Parts: sequence; structure tokens; C-alpha cells
Amino acid sequence: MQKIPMPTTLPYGAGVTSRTVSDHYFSAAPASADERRTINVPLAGRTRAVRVAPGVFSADRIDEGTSVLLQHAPAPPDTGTFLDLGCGWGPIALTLGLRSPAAAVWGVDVNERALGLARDNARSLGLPNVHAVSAQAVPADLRFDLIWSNPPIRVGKQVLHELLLTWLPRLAADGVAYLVVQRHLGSDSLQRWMTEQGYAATRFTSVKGFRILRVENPG
Ligand SMILES: C[S@@+](CC[C@H](N)C(=O)[O-])C[C@H]1O[C@@H](n2cnc3c(N)ncnc32)[C@H](O)[C@@H]1O
Repeated sequence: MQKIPMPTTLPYGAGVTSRTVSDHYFSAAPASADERRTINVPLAGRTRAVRVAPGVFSADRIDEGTSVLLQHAPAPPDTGTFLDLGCGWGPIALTLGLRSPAAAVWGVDVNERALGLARDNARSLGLPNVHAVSAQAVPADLRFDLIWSNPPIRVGKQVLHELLLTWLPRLAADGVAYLVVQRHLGSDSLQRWMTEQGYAATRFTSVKGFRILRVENPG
């Protein structure tokens, strides 16, 4: 199968849709060898060892946008049902699980390798409250008090919109989502689109070229 190198920057709406690209981080089953390794990263105020692998988003460090979200989103509530949409190896779900041990944290991803890593990381960090699963495995009646996400902008506008229209309606009545999006990858246009869909989408903050968008259930 032909390998096409990933572009380094790709604006919102210009996603890679070709099925010939088989080893991008949003493949269900990345083609690269599953060579797992351990890295040390800052999570919830301490350095912790986590497992990562090629074929998974930001496999050598915590992504800069993710780090902006973790440092600048408001503290999560002590309890509730939380979602990390597109969990990768788990930095957001693990942080939520560490900061709110009484909450139930769900992490979903399309990438099975990422889910396996997130599960291993939750286990090794002693977090039985973090569940990394495929979208289909999330109980259909669950509603989320909090969604934190570094969403997969590079999948393209259409897939991203479908993803958000699948999960944002599952916010609880007073639930809130915080999404981190790079300004150059279309954060403002995504904010406008969510507003057009009836969500109260505002810019919570802007840090280092990233926006954190705050999205409320329209009720
Ligand atoms: C920008 S990465 C963020 C990963 C991780 N949360 C982090 O901060 O390192 C977006 C993630 O969304 C996942 N993703 C792509 N399409 C998806 C879909 N349809 N459903 C769920 N996750 C998806 C990708 O596999 C990727 O892990």
C-alpha cells in the first residue's frame, strides 16, 4: 500500500480522507509496528510514566494543544460522568481520572492501539474510574456532565462535524464541553459552526495560538 507522508499543517476542512493513508493516527488499526515504550510526562501535577506507541497521536510527549487544555480549562467537578472525545493514549482522560477520582471518565477513540494504551495507562496509574473504549461500547443512555477534547481536526470538516453532532447532544442538561483547537486550524470557524447548530459556543480563552472553546448544551 502506498505510504503518503502526513502534511505538517492542514487547515480545518482540508482533512486527509484517502483510505490509502493507512498509518495516520486516526486509523482504526495503524500499520506501523506496535513498538510500545514508556515516557515520563507531567499529568495532574506530577511526572508519571505512561506507555505510548507509533501510530498514535503525539506519541512522544503531551501535545501542546492538549497541554493548553489541561492547564487552562476550569477544574473539573469532583464527581459526575466525563468524556474525553478522541482520547489517544489518554492524557486528557487520565488527568480527569486523577483530578476527580470519584467521577466516571470515559475515553473514546477510533484507533484501537490508542485505546489499548489508554487502558494500560489507566491500569498502571491505578484509575479504575477511567474507561477507554470504542464509541459503540459507551452505554447509549449515558449523558456527560463534562466533555474535554482535543478533537481530530485533521480528519476533515465533514467527519469532524459528524463526530461533534454524535457526542455534543449527549451533554447533560447543564453539561459543558471544552474543546482545544489551534487558531490556524480553524477554531473560529468551528466555533461559528457550533453556534449555527444551536450550541452556545464561546471562546473561553486563547493561549499560545490555541483557543479553548466552551460549548453548552442548548437545553
Ligand atoms: C488530536 S488527537 C488527541 C488525542 C489525545 N486526546 C491527546 O490529547 O493526545 C484526536 C484523537 O481523535 C481520534 N479520532 C479520530 N476520529 C475519531 C472518531 N471518529 N471517533 C473517536 N475518536 C476519533 C484520533 O484517533 C486521535 O486519537
